Amino acid sequence: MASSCSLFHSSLASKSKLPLLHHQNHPKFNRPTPTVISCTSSSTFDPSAATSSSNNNSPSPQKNRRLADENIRDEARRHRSTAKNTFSAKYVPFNAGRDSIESYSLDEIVYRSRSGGLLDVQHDMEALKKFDGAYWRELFDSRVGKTTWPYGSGVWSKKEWVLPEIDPDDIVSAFEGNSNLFWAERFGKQFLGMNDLWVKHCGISHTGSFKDLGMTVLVSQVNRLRKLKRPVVGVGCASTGDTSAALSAYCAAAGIPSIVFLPANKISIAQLVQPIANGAFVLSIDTDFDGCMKLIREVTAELPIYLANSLNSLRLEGQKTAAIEILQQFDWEVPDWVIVPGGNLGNIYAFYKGFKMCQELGLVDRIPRLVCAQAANANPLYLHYKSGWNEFKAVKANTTFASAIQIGDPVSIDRAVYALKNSNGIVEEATEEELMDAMAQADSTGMFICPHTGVALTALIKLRNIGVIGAGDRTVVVSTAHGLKFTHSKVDYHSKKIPDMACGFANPPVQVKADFGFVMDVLMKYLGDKAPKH
Ligand SMILES: Cc1ncc(COP(=O)(O)O)c(C=O)c1O
Ligand SMILES: N[C@@H](CCOP(=O)(O)O)C(=O)O
Repeated sequence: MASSCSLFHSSLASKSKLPLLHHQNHPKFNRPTPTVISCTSSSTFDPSAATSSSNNNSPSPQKNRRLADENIRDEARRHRSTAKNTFSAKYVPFNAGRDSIESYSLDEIVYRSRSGGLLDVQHDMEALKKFDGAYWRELFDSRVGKTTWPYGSGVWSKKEWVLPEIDPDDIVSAFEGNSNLFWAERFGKQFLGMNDLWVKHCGISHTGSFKDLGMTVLVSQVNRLRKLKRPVVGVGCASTGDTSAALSAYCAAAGIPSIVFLPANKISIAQLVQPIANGAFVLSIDTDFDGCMKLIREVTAELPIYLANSLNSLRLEGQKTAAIEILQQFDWEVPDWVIVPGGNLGNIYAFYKGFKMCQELGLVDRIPRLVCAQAANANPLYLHYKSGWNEFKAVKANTTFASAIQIGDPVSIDRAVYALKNSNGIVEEATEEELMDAMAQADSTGMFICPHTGVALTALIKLRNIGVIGAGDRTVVVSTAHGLKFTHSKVDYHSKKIPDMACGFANPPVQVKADFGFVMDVLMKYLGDKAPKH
């Protein structure tokens, strides 16, 4: 059996024509061929460990089968290099000028800058730039879909770009990420005349939404903080359903108390039952999401409860890996458009950040144009965009079938505006009828998407119809949650039970007597209608 080290070594070195994937032998260090590659027998290469002299791990020619009493975490620990990690990250004020010197360790509990603005996680780009784009592409590609702790996760396969300093022992992961990039062949062809349309199914994941990507990072850091004896008794969030599901699952996996604030009667039953089942302390509060968000911010300022909403920039470090993954899935070719449904607006920035890091570190030479799609009933970003980015005004969000984005006062508004301005981006909106029709149309071609993805598809339909998105443009629609969380809205639609909505693509079941003749009659009629007309 070949060792993973030798596989990695031979395939990567030959493909890239790099001398070797090794700090000191990297072209930038102008060193000749090395003698040792410092990866270990069963894990993928750990670049932070890549120093020939300081690493005592000798490469094994054979992949060692894990010992019977060892789990994958122990195994990773056994193989870990003793070399010093060379990558780092810290909090800085979001979009701070070059002169700003304000920064915080990621081990501090801080969500806002001194002036009250947002924070961002800033990586030591100079350290990352010591490796070229080919290096990072090949490293990330070598880790896809493995069970190696923690790199088998789509998020932790990019660990050096996410939380470079965390000990893998502290990581809480469900091997999230690596989600399907679905070729929407029939939907693209039938409804849009497109042949290069893709749906990134971030909702086909551990708790059924993209929130897992950010939550593995946040809960891992909390795990570390608790080991460092920082005052974190529990972790809390306000939620429209998905954040609370992810938070409670990851906390339950790590044995950390979670506290969730939910707007009463405004989230789906499937979402409500997730934190309940995972043992979270659930408060159902008689307000909307924005009201819950305000309360959790006040509470986390008073109590040792760590804030898990995307106001906390750690979350976005995980979410940005979906963008990197899209590039990876296209073999590092950049799509023309990426369309993301927006609510609290952390995710649109996370996508921007993921794409931008890939450009800055030489993995790709450009970034896609971003589109943020909002429900017309909760559209503060859309109104802001339409006003020419004049003064932002929060709105009172009205009820929408896209209930997870029923948000009127998004905490990441500044991040979203930055992402859109710097990606030549566009904001679109979808009415209730448009988003439900788009969802039903997509489902009729074999998908089973959530209403938020219906919002994103509506944006695509609109931009395609006016020719902004071309027939041949490679376009990715980000599907943010699993359709099974939102079956009630699909049932209402297909039963044509929604007031003032034509439900034009409804497919209600036919009631028929348990009688062969009746069954035959309805089937004959159905087949007659379906027969090709000559
Ligand atoms: C399913 C779903 N889609 C989209 C969003 C929007 O993401 P963001 O809040 O990062 O804009 C959310 C949460 O807000 C969500 O739960
Ligand atoms: N849709 C979200 C709303 C909160 O967003 P967050 O990313 O700031 O946590 C949810 O599912 O709760």
